[in-house]
Amino acid sequence: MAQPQAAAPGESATTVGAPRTAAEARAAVTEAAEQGGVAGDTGDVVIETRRLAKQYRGTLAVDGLDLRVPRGSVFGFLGPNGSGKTTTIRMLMGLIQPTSGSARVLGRPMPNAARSVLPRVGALIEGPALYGFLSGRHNLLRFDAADPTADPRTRKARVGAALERVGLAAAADKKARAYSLGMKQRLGLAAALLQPRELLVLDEPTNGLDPQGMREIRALVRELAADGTTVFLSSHLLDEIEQVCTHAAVMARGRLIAQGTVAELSAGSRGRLGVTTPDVAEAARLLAARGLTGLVTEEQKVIGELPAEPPDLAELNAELVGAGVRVRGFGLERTSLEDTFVALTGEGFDVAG
Ligand SMILES: Nc1ncnc2c1ncn2[C@@H]1O[C@H](COP(=O)(O)OP(=O)(O)OP(=O)(O)O)[C@@H](O)[C@H]1O
Repeated sequence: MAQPQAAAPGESATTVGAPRTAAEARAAVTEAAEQGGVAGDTGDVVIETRRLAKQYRGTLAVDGLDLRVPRGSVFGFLGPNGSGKTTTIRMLMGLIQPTSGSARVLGRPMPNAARSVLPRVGALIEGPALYGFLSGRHNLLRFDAADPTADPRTRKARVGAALERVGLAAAADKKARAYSLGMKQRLGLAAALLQPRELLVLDEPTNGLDPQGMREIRALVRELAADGTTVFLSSHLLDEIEQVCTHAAVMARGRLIAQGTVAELSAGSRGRLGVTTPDVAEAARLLAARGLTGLVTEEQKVIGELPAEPPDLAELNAELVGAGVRVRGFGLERTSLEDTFVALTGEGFDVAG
């Protein structure tokens, strides 16, 4: 987890990136034109990369990435394990040097501007680094004390507010080692939220959590986004991206294969409906009559692609039952984003990861 970092001398977190003189402003505009329209703080793109690449010995982990993350989005960085997500995030946060290409975060080049950019970014990468023997509250007090820009007089209040924010106020005085994985993740998020942030970068924030823990983190991400924070989150879970994100980029084997709004990415593929029943023939007949295509009939199941204007699924289910079909299971087999992924890569998506 990236800890709060000091702003460069003479720069405060709020003024970083803003041109101070007319000459600087002109330079910023020229630079922005060269960089595709990202002008310091005023840009509507918070992360932009140009042919970003990272080569490890023998492995091209990230291969020519052109990423654009709009301000105010909840941006899902989607890809199977090993597709290059963590490597990209580490380059964006200035933790490792790219082999080639460039990255700008909040309008500033990384890793060169890391000292001025990172205080404006909250990051949770590869799980929070916590002291198990300290309480949640004392962990946060330590994080806050490590930030030279944080006023010690308001520390307690800041920590209290962050604990409240992530729903850990009641458990604040328990030792962190007694926390569930979900609570640890929330404590990590609280640490990232000690200061107001323009951008939150979360690497697989729900990894390893049980369904309840996942729901809590997703709800928190939605709340933060509703407050205007841009959230960039990586995940190998398609349904997570569909549930939480407004935008997404899809990675496969180090390459970006698509990016855009989730609606755009899902368009053109409509998802598949599966009906589990012993009455497959009758079910298939009725589903065909309701516009489903590509029907595949198994011993106890019928699967078909929904039409562009899908019928109301509850009504369709009632209709099947009304026609005497013994429906034992009814639901979407895979998400439309998954269909898109399969269409783009010709590969299945390992949702279990
Ligand atoms: N430090 C490293 N040295 C050598 N190879 C690495 C290193 N870090 C990552 N890789 C390789 O780069 C590729 C991309 O890994 P990366 O961790 O970025 O993927 P990921 O999409 O984040 O997957 P995961 O969710 O499993 O972390 C993989 O083949 C991985 O083995």
